[in-house]
Amino acid sequence: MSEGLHAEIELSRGSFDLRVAFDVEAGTVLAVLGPNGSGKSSLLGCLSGLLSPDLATITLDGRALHGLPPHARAVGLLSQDPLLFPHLSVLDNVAFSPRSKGAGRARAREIAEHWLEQVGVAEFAERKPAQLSGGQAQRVGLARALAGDPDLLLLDEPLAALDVDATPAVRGVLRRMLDQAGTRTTVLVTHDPLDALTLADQVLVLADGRAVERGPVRTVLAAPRTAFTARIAGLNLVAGTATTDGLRTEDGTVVAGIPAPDTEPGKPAVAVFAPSAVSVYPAEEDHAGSPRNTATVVVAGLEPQGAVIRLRTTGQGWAAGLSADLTPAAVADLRLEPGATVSLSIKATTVTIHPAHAAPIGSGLNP
Ligand SMILES: Nc1ncnc2c1ncn2[C@@H]1O[C@H](COP(=O)(O)OP(=O)(O)OP(=O)(O)O)[C@@H](O)[C@H]1O
Repeated sequence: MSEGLHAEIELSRGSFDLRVAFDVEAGTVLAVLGPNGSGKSSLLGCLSGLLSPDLATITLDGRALHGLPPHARAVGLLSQDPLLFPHLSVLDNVAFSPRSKGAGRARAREIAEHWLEQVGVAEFAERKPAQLSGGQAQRVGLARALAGDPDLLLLDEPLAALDVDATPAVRGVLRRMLDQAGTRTTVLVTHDPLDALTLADQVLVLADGRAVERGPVRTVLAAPRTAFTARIAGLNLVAGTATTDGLRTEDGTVVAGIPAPDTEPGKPAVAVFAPSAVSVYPAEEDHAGSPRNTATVVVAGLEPQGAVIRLRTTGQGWAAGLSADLTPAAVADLRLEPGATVSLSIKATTVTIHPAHAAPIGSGLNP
């Protein structure tokens, strides 16, 4: 295809070799997940031009990037550490991007002010980077990456170095920027399935330098085909529309949960909870108590997962396809076996509601 990113890359680094081929449709976000050392940073390095692959065909909207030096690629990069120039003000750090693309001083400052406003740190324009918190610095780094008006945005673990309090707000800013991307294509490297879920349309899972899974994020994470994906994606995900205190599923059920700060009622959202948060009861048992979500489901299968047994559900409605972790004793007590009907109960306080990235219609990853 000519629009968006097309990449075929082969790179050897000592005994490690990376061999991947993928497409990202214009205007969409591809998350790259994978264990340590699987080649995620190497892949980004090849796209940005900081690494020279042995063989590569990389095109962006039909334009060949391979062979071009980093500055000629129209690529914006944001890493864990925003690498701001310590001696320049925040404004000048951001203005640096349009300046280096040839904009005059006044125009570059205007562009920088616009992007600082967009990411919510306009008030810090005159500060030096040392006077910013981690979350503020990362917003400035994002403003700098966007101020260069890149055709391709590369995000390398952009939230990994932030403390847990700063992460949701910066994730919210990132999501807003990605939703407004227009035709700009983004590749996001992350360890966190929640980032993939809330920020990306498609996911590519790398292992040992090879793509082992790819497809729409929710499809891949909900039905992982490799042990790595199963481990990182061992979360239950229910898609729907955010409400003030939960999420309404397609069939109209309200799943009660705690909305993340950037969740907006009426917008696409996803309810996330761990299999350990799901209690399983005999179908006829009543289990009233603190606010809970309940559903009747059929047991699809039972698999050992370390010290616990993971039950997967099937049936009708929003609770089909969920996972619940039980002790082997509980499985025996409840006489659970595939085909049995059981009740599930999930405490509302164990469910978090996150905004979902609104996938553009027809955003597919070519095989
Ligand atoms: N400069 C280098 N020279 C030789 N080998 C390297 C170099 N940098 C990385 N490697 C090797 O390349 C492989 C892939 O590393 P890479 O950093 O791309 O993985 P990653 O998936 O980004 O890992 P992490 O999640 O730990 O950041 C690893 O086996 C690593 O040891």
